[in-house]
Amino acid sequence: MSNSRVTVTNEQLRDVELALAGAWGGAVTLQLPPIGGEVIELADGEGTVVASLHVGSSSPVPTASAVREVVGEGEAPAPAPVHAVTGTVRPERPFGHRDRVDLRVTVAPRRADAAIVITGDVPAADDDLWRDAPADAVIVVLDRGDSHALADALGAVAAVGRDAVVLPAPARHGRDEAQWIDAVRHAARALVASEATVWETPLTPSPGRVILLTGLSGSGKSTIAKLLVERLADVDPRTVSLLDGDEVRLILSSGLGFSREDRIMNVRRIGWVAALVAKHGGIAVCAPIAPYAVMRDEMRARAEEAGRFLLVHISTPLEVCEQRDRKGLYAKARAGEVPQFTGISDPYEVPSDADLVIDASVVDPEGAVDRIVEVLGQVDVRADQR
Ligand SMILES: Nc1ncnc2c1ncn2[C@@H]1O[C@H](COP(=O)(O)OS(=O)(=O)O)[C@@H](OP(=O)(O)O)[C@H]1O
Ligand SMILES: Nc1ncnc2c1ncn2[C@@H]1O[C@H](COP(=O)(O)OP(=O)(O)O)[C@@H](O)[C@H]1O
Repeated sequence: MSNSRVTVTNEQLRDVELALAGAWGGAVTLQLPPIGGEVIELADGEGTVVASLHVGSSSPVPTASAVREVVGEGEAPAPAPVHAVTGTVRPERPFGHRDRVDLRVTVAPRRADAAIVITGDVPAADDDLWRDAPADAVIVVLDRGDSHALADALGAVAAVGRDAVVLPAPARHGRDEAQWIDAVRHAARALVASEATVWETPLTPSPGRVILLTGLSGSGKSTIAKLLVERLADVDPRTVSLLDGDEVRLILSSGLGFSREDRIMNVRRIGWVAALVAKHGGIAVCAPIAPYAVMRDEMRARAEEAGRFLLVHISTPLEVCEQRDRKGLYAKARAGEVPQFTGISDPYEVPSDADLVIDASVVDPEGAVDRIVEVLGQVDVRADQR
């Protein structure tokens, strides 16, 4: 029997790594597509099979709909069904590069009598927390896949004159806050010390942002996106990059058409680049139609690994877009000359999870940019207070 194979996220890989090192009795629960089979090969993002999962149980996970209504004909792709699969893991090959392998407890195990796990920022040397910390406790910092943040944390521990070890951060996805803290404590006790104290410190959020302007052709996405980029360059210290639908299709997505698969690939590429921009602390403004909820969900998931995601629905009604018909494409679509045209012969799924909805038939471009900048400011304030 041939094994099934899935590519797991970096976050899931950290859970696998913890289990392989001996946490949770060597078992993990992963949310995976329902592929079946008793043994599932787990591949990293580069396609290397790093572990196999010996399935013990599997049950479907309900998915929420992010669609309010559908404009236009045709069927959009349904979200991929997901199963929570639990089983034991076996190593197949060493994991790829890991930061500070010498300090990583899953690679270079070291047991101490006591450990202090710091979940967020490492407190400054003069913080009261350090005064009461047992002198022999080893300090555990979490690796969330951000090399800079890890280097900063290790530097801060060294500045206090303490020994540090690195524990992969358990996955957040699929766990609430209490479950996540439990997972952190469990992993530290299994892999570092039987006495593990957890310091729940606030975490300086990544400043990166991905802003997706989604809406019908002619709704005003490009006009608003260009103005937004100009405005942000004036008022925001972060770098701003524009990934506009038309321009992207000329280069990044050249050769792709407008079938479901091609649109999904187009928006996937945009989301990938945007997440990279956000990972390095910048703002990415994206303006594709992005008509299906599944592609927006995927972009959100990628963006939120790197920073925050802002979904702006430019909700200009179809009648207005069609009246504008800047490129004459609506007329051609009505005449059947352009197949699968969004809003006419291909669906636009109206988002139910937008942070902001702007009808550009009643709000002028400057007013739209005012609203987006305002909401972005609120997001930044909320993130700073976390
Ligand atoms: N069949 C069909 N459906 C929709 N749009 C079409 C189609 N064929 C060509 N065009 C032109 O391509 C632009 C949309 O490309 P996007 O990359 O934004 O679309 S998608 O997100 O991949 O669905 C869109 O440009 P905008 O008007 O800037 O949105 C259209 O002018
Ligand atoms: N309030 C508005 N916001 C954005 N565009 C507007 C607005 N009012 C009129 N327009 C016009 O509508 C058209 C929108 O085109 P565009 O920005 O290319 O949309 P999209 O990128 O969504 O296809 C432009 O010709 C623009 O000048």
